[in-house]
Amino acid sequence: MKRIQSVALIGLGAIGAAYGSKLHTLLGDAFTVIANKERINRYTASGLDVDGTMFHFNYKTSEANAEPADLVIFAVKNDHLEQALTDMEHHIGPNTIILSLLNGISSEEEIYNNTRNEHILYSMCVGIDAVRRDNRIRFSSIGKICFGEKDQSHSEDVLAVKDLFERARIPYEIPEDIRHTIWAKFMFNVGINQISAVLRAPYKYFQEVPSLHKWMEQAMYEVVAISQEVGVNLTEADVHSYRTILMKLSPDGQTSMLQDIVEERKTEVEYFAGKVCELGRKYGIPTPVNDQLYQLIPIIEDIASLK
Ligand SMILES: NC(=O)C1=CN([C@@H]2O[C@H](COP(=O)(O)OP(=O)(O)OC[C@H]3O[C@@H](n4cnc5c(N)ncnc54)[C@H](OP(=O)(O)O)[C@@H]3O)[C@@H](O)[C@H]2O)C=CC1
Ligand SMILES: CC(C)(CO)C(=O)C(=O)O
Repeated sequence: MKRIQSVALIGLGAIGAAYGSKLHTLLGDAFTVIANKERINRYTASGLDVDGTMFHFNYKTSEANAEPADLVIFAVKNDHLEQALTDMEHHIGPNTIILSLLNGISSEEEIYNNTRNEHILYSMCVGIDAVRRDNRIRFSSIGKICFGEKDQSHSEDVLAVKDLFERARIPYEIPEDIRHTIWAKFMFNVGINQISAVLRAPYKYFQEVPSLHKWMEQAMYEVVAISQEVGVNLTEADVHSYRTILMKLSPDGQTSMLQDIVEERKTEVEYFAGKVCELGRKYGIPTPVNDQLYQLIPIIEDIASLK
């Protein structure tokens, strides 16, 4: 069996730092964070406080003439993926396994189109409610990373990542149909991330206010309808399964999109409502809730950029 000895990660934010801290504990300096000089200076000056423990990772710039890593992990926001791919060029070799922890349904394809690497596994993380403020990362649950091959095989790459996650004590799942799993998560993000961003609502309001919960599920059902057309076939059961996940998230926690709004960063709306509206038009499926969200969230971003 392939044994993963070195991992390079790009995107030391809420998600990257949460899972990166586990990989650093296992691998030490064989776990590398790739970043430009400005970011490295920032990380080196203050360290990363992950759940109360201070971490100093092994940092490398993208210019470094590095040996390709056994595993590369992308944990940036969707808008930063293109730059991250350029920065990771030297770290990806013909045998490097790639995982993308980005939300949405497009990052694996974007990575494949850029790298032509045949070792990309499909993946996402769920149940983690990570919040980043400056150099502090907090989460009530680390959730789990779901991953697998598109053809559902338990390939050598899948088994190598499974072995790594067991050694690093990273909770994981290898679902039967990873495409279905990724779409179900997309469905949840389309509902909760976007509506939390519009209302600046932490998880507790979704847990406690039935009318808000209903609006979230209306946005999610538009993804269910589209999924029937593309052959993913999400159902009401998938919508309901996310109720359990929602109830376990920290009441005061914020979705990654709400964190972007609070910090006045660009959001991932293009990859959520933008994608839903695009596919809705393509398949002739009405998407009224996402049409509104796709107008509202960019307006919120525009207003923030005036300050
Ligand atoms: N937060 C959560 O609970 C969850 C988030 N997700 C998804 O995971 C992905 C990441 O989200 P999250 O961790 O919250 O986002 P963050 O904004 O917290 O982290 C992204 C990090 O990437 C860094 N970055 C961007 N471009 C580069 C680059 N070229 N080189 C090095 N570093 C770079 C950013 O640095 P800088 O700040 O300096 O620009 C930032 O630290 C998103 O797709 C999100 O939807 C999925 C599940 C849960
Ligand atoms: C809603 C949540 C926390 C689910 O894991 C998420 O994916 C995000 O904040 O982007």
